[in-house]
Parts: sequence; C-alpha cells; structure tokens
Amino acid sequence: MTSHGDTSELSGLLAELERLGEKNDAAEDRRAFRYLNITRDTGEFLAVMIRSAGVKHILEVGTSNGYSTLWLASALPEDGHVTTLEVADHKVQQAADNFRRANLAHRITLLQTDASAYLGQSEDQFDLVFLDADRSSYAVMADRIIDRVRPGGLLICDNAISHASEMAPFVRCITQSGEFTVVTVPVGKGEFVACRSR
Ligand SMILES: C[S@@+](CC[C@H](N)C(=O)[O-])C[C@H]1O[C@@H](n2cnc3c(N)ncnc32)[C@H](O)[C@@H]1O
Repeated sequence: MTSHGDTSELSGLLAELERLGEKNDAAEDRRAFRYLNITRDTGEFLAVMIRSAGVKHILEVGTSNGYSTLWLASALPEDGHVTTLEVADHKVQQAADNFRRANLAHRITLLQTDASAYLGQSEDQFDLVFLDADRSSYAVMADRIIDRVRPGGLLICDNAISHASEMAPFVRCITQSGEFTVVTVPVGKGEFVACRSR
C-alpha cells in the first residue's frame, strides 16, 4: 500500500484493526457493538477513486472505529480533509484513538451526530460522499445527500450487493434524479458509485 501518511505505522494499524474486526464481529451478538468494517479491497478501491479523481474534501457517514476513515484520509493530499459522522459514543472514542495512532487526526473531523441532523444543518459540499451506515435511512435523506455532493463529485455506498434489496429505494432515488452516472462495482460487499453531473 502507498500512502501520504506514515506508511509503516498506518499499515500496522490497518492490519491490527482487520484482525480485531474479524474476531470481535464473530463473537459479538449485539449489532451495535460490531465494527462492520469495509473490506480491505474496498479500502484500496476508495483510495484509487480518491487519487484518480483528485478528491480533497470527503464526507463519510458511519465511522465505526475509524477503519474506513483511515483509508479515506490516507489517500488524500496533505491539504485534504475528511468529515466523518458516527452516532455511537463508544465507537467515537475508539475512532479518535485510532486517528491519533495513525497520525492522521489533523486531516479528520469526527462528529458524534446522527447523519440526518448533520445533513439538515450543513450546506457544505464535498468531492466525495461515502455512505456506510443505516441503509434504511438513505432514501429518506436522499435529497439532502445529493445536495452534499458537488457537481462533478462522487457518491459511493457500501453494501450495494450484500444488501441490494435494502439499498434499492435509495439507488432508485439517485438514478431517477437524473443527476448522476451510476455503476455498481463488485468489490468487497459491492460499491454503488455515482458521479454527479457538472
Ligand atoms: C457499517 S458501520 C461503519 C463501518 C465503517 N465505515 C468502517 O468501515 O470502518 C455503520 C456505523 O454507522 C453508524 N450509524 C448508523 N446510523 C447512523 C446515523 N444515522 N448517523 C451516524 N452514524 C450512524 C453505526 O453506529 C455504525 O457504527
């Protein structure tokens, strides 16, 4: 893996979080206490998208313990930034620790908030919006999500294949908006990729 961050520290931390996620999620019955991280190849895919599209400003919905955020932040140029949203208190604490350990905290704003509250208040637009949270709420928030993607920017959603039926109403909203060119990519759990018209 190549990175704009400290490569050896970051690689070690990503590998540690992958082992932790696998072990924890296999043993944990309570969904709120599973990490549910993206797969490594999804992280690699996101890094390629960020670098090839010249992405600088990212909004992530669903931080968990910060595994995916580390992929996003480490693919950014020095002046890039990720804003990431997480409702669960215990996950926010763990994510903040992981961002410090990776020396990437300066590139990340971690907000403990419900996405719908944030999307209702913010008028910021991003080069990339990455969704990996409560899939059933995406369609309700579709207009607010679309507004956060700048013209020419990207929207990427995890679980497009693993949970295709849950994602279908949102995918329909995006497709029928007429604002996006879309594709589903068979990487990890399936990535729905939508590029907003300029
Ligand atoms: C699949 S996990 C995210 C995994 C993370 N992206 C990763 O790969 O490391 C989903 C997370 O979204 C959070 N979440 C669910 N609904 C949310 C909402 N409406 N606003 C903010 N966070 C939410 C959950 O608490 C959970 O930690």
